Amino acid sequence: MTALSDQALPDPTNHPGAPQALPVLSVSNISKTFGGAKALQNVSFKVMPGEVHGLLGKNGSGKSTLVKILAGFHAPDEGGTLEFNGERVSLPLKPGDYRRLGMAFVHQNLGLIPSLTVMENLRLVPLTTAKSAYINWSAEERATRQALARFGLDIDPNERVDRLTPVQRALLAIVRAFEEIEASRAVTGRPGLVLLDEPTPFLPAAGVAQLFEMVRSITRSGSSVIFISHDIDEVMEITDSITVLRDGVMAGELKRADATHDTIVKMIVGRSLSKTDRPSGPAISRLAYARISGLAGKMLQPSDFEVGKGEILGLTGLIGSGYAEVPYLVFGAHPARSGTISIEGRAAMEQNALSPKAAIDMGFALLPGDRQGASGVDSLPIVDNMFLPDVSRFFRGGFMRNGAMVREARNLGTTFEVRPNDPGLKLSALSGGNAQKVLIARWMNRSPSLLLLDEPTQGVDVGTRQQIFAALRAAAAKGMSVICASSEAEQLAEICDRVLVFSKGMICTEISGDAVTKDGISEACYATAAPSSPSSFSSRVAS
Ligand SMILES: Nc1ncnc2c1ncn2[C@@H]1O[C@H](COP(=O)(O)OP(=O)(O)OP(=O)(O)O)[C@@H](O)[C@H]1O
Repeated sequence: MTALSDQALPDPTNHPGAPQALPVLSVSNISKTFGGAKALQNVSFKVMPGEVHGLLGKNGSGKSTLVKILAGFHAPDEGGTLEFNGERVSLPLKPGDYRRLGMAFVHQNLGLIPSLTVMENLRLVPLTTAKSAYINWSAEERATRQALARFGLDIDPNERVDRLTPVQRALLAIVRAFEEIEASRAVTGRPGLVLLDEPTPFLPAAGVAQLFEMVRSITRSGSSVIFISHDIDEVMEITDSITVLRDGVMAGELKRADATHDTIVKMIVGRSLSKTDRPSGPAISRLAYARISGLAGKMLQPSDFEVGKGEILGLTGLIGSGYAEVPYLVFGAHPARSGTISIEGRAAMEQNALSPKAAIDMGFALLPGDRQGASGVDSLPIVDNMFLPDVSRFFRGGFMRNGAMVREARNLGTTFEVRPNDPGLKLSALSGGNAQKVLIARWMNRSPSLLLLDEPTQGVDVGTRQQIFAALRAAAAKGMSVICASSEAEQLAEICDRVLVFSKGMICTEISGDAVTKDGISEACYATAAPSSPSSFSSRVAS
């Protein structure tokens, strides 16, 4: 399907096995200091032609900083060197230098312009840098079709990007990156480098497989790929060699063939990890905390379910199956088409009568998946982000007790291992995973009675995930109920007592007790058959 056709392949003069194997990228002693804090210290590694190189590390270990240095966004400290295909490149790179060298970036937000067409997105750079003011649209469409066909992608060049599926968008971003490195290769005759910065968190398994097939096509052409991910299984599957950073320094380098899941985790975290203890055995009987009836949203069809007191209930399914809406509908953040909610047996109230403020007053908390938009305020300090919902409790006698607020923020930062643990820093100065820890700390600190989570550990490293899971389990053991919407079967299997699998807007399977396993959840997601009588499916706690 997505293999590059042979005629489309450039001559891979530097392919492994070819006589000279000059690294595509070689960085030596790269350091970066932010206001006295060392984000990178003497980092050195090489990426060989035709290889997929994993760049791994805990949150805040310096991966994005390194990528931003290669993109010319950050200037590194004095003393480091960078070579691209043997050419010594002077640092800092000027903005846009990366394009001339043959590097292209796919960031997590993909960097596509949703209101433009596939063709306009793909041809934006050639069009905006062309000398002629005249645009030959039929030639542009031909070039777009060729680029898509090279990877066997059946996407209409004239379709707007906001109408594509998430998987198509991710694949399009990779096609564009490949086109960019090929444009530079046409001039230099040398292989290029595509940097993929966590491209997979929201892709369903089939989408990840398609993306990996494209990655393999790129390396078969002799160019290389740097792959950044927190998903160790994916790293094991796609990479050839691995560089691990820890707190800004090199923690080690590995050939993937010599690595195991555990050796990689140990190198990232600095110790072996034990799995969170999910209670084994049959489902536990619980009293219902919330009983939700007939809840319907944009995709979600009228659905009934309950969450027990102290229960962690997982919701999952393929993209577009409706499960992801549930936390927002229950919190009153998105309007429900219908539905009622009853708490601890009290009279049911219309779900639409519940505003987020009323939900907070009832003891609900919502951690949205979009941490940069709906969740945190990048321009505010960590301390403000931690206490935004209940800042009033620090007012006493007409004064704001700033000292107490900062002290409590620092204690919370210690508990959730926020690095650097400086409450005065703006949220934007934290790495993605550390920003997520701040927002989780914010809600856990309020001891909500119902915690609603959407993709809670997106971008969070393996070590910190364990801490978050342990904190969730401890809070659940004290009676907090949790509804966790997630596309990650492994995460759900590790923390949930029960998992509801959605398909076509309806709950189609319920998994509980010992049946809650990664494979069991994944299989249920793909067994997409809708329930024969969907309206009669109702999920109850085990009581
Ligand atoms: N603009 C900035 N100002 C101050 N400090 C920064 C800035 N950007 C990054 N840092 C700091 O540099 C360190 C490395 O951050 P970086 O974003 O590179 O980590 P990362 O490995 O990409 O993490 P994650 O996996 O969470 O995305 C962190 O301590 C972070 O707080």
